[in-house]
Amino acid sequence: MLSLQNIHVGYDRADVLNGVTLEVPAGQIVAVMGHNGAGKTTLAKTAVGLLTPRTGRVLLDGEDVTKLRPHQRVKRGISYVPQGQLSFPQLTTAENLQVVADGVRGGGEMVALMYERFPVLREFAGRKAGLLSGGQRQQLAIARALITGPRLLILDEPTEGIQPSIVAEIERHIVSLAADGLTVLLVEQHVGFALTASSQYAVMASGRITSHGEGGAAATDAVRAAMTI
Ligand SMILES: Nc1ncnc2c1ncn2[C@@H]1O[C@H](COP(=O)(O)OP(=O)(O)OP(=O)(O)O)[C@@H](O)[C@H]1O
Repeated sequence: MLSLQNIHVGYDRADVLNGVTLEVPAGQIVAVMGHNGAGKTTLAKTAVGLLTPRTGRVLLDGEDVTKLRPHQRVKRGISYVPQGQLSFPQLTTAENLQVVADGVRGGGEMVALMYERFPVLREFAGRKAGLLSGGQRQQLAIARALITGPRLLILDEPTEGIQPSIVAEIERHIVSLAADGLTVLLVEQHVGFALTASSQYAVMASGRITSHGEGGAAATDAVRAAMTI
């Protein structure tokens, strides 16, 4: 579904990604791991269209979307949950969902679906997002991204700052979304979580993919070894 081909991209003169190629097949969860500064977020931003590669191509279902702006990619079915459980802290959970739903055809129905999928959001619908726990705010951020009806969801470190007991809950949601047909690109530092959830993985270091293979717990040793290099 998503194909990143030989991507070279950076923020100023120097490239941060140095020839990254990654395939995200339809219906799968692909985890991209690596230490701080490896280039994971840069990869996600390039997939979403927040960064335009100096060379290389981004394909979505075979269509070259390299030059398309983020809102054009959203229309083609990509949605992005940036790092940090972003939402409007002064608005309630319900208002945060409604703000997105207002701009989407059938948005009201989507909000109802989100309350079904994430019961905690219904429970705290009237609470300001700034007062939610990290795990609740992450579910809100994912729900906001889902309201646009994406086919491909890109998640940047959904477990960051979330207590370990809640990580499994986030993982269940992601796996359940994929079981319902969503394709997921999961950027993650939490190796255990990323591998359990994913069908394929890639490890990045210094702007390159240094290791890749099938996901699942069996890949843990290979990933940990790749991450020590
Ligand atoms: N806005 C920016 N301007 C300039 N350089 C940046 C910018 N954002 C990131 N970088 C640099 O690009 C490199 C890769 O950063 P990136 O955020 O993609 O890594 P990451 O693997 O996502 O790390 P983390 O896990 O800490 O988020 C780093 O050296 C970082 O300093």
